Amino acid sequence: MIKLKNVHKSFGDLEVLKGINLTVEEGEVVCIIGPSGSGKSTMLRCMNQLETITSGKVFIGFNLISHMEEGEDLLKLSEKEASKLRTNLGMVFQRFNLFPHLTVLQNLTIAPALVKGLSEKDLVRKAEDLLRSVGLYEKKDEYPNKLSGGQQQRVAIARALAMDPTIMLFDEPTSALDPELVGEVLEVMKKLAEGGMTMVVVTHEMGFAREVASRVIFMDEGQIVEEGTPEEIFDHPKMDRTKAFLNKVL
Ligand SMILES: Nc1ncnc2c1ncn2[C@@H]1O[C@H](COP(=O)(O)OP(=O)(O)OP(=O)(O)O)[C@@H](O)[C@H]1O
Repeated sequence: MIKLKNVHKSFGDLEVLKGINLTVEEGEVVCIIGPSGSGKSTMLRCMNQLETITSGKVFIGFNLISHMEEGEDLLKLSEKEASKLRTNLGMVFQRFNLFPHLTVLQNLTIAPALVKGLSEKDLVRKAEDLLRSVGLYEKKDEYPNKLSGGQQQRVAIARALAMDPTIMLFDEPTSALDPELVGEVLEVMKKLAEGGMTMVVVTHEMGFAREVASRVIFMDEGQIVEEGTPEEIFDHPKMDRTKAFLNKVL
């Protein structure tokens, strides 16, 4: 569903991704771990074209664009097709970036209202259902600044889900939160994973990766050093670099 083939990315002279090969299949929950600056966020951002890759290929959801098959890549899509693909990738950032002048409910309805052509009633019903699923229905008429960071991040997840994405990308979604608010956001993500959502999660939360990931990727210095099941990576890492990292963080 997502495939990166020999992806390189440089910022000026700095080569941040050095030949990434990665396939994420439908229904997988892939957690990406690794030291600060190893290129995790950049790799995620290359998946949805927030960054333009320097070389290599990125394939997303072959089934979404009928003529898109292996051998073609995102750069060959028309703007309309690229935009369709992007709406199929929900993204949740470290900072929640909710619209401050809109209520919680309006934050969820505004983007689908612009692109999906649903009736007002259906938009609201759907947004309310999503807010219930993240435990925030009672906050629907509040403005974001009245919510805690954890609540705002749960709204941001619901907002991404309102676009009916087939894949959700999370870029360190809990690292800007006070420690006591981390659990409630991880709980929402866990529920999403259990519901079968395809997810790619850049995270420093090793407990989450161990419990929820179907596959863990360890990155260091712009390369995938090792990947495997949570048990393989956390209990029986093979590579010295993985061992050294885990010794530091666990
Ligand atoms: N827009 C940019 N311009 C220049 N350099 C960048 C840019 N974005 C990232 N970098 C550099 O690329 C490297 C990798 O950054 P990236 O954010 O992908 O790492 P990361 O593994 O996600 O780190 P962290 O865990 O600290 O978020 C870093 O050295 C960073 O300074």
